Amino acid sequence: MTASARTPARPATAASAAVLNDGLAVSIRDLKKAYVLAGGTVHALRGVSFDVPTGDFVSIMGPSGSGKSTLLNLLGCLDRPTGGEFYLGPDNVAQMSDDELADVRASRLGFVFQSFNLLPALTVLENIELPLHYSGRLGRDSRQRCEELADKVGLGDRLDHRPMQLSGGQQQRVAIARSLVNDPWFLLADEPTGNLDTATTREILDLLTGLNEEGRTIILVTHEPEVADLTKRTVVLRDGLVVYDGHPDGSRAALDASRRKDGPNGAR
Ligand SMILES: Nc1ncnc2c1ncn2[C@@H]1O[C@H](COP(=O)(O)OP(=O)(O)OP(=O)(O)O)[C@@H](O)[C@H]1O
Repeated sequence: MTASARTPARPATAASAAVLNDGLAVSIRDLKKAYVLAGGTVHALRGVSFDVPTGDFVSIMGPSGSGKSTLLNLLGCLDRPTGGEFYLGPDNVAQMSDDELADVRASRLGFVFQSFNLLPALTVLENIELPLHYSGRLGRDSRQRCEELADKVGLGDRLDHRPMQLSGGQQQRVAIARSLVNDPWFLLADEPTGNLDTATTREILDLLTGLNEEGRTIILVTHEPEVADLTKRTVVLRDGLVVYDGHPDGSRAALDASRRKDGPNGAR
């Protein structure tokens, strides 16, 4: 049974019909996340709303503590919101069980991390193949698909290498190929160039831009305006709220205002 079959249907309103029909990869409304601690409650997200149309390339920015990782964890179905709605295509993620969330993570989302997160004992090909094991989709044509993906990211001649035998940029290429193997609904990238030098950063961004041009939906978190500039749209968070959502060019003013409010380090 698919997650969508198990998830209670969205109420049949005109707005929901539009969401289902308008090709949105993600739709979030008034999304909230509060962490309850012994000393009090931290309101990390205080009502975040935005849509991500299929094919969009969105960067999420904001000062330290503004809620970026919290939002990424929710978008990645690694955690559940404490309020609001989160639709992934037609499915209300906020109402899914742990098993359903795991299904969604394994089969519908592609993850790219700052630290690559490859398994050191596995080869390039085996690392790319890994999500197919988790999603139960390993089949007769899997090897060919993984080889094609390795080729696509420029590592067709490194299939039997292990991560330690690759440069940082090459490792991130493997991670990007791995993120694509299940043909996910969208890619979530957490500071994907944070561990790379300038030239390699550019190569990885070119790769991501190329994937977006082919129609891949990408959402990435970054601290670097130069990275955000290559995306189509920037969402700036501050204090758990969206303070800017538009062309990356316009995000600088919102970020500067956040920094002024939050002090020299942007820390809260
Ligand atoms: N697991 C948690 N338990 C309690 N509070 C948390 C937890 N995770 C995050 N927070 C708090 O929620 C707020 C938002 O944190 P978050 O990590 O989402 O911000 P961020 O924008 O990703 O910051 P950074 O850029 O420093 O990584 C912060 O006040 C943080 O201390």
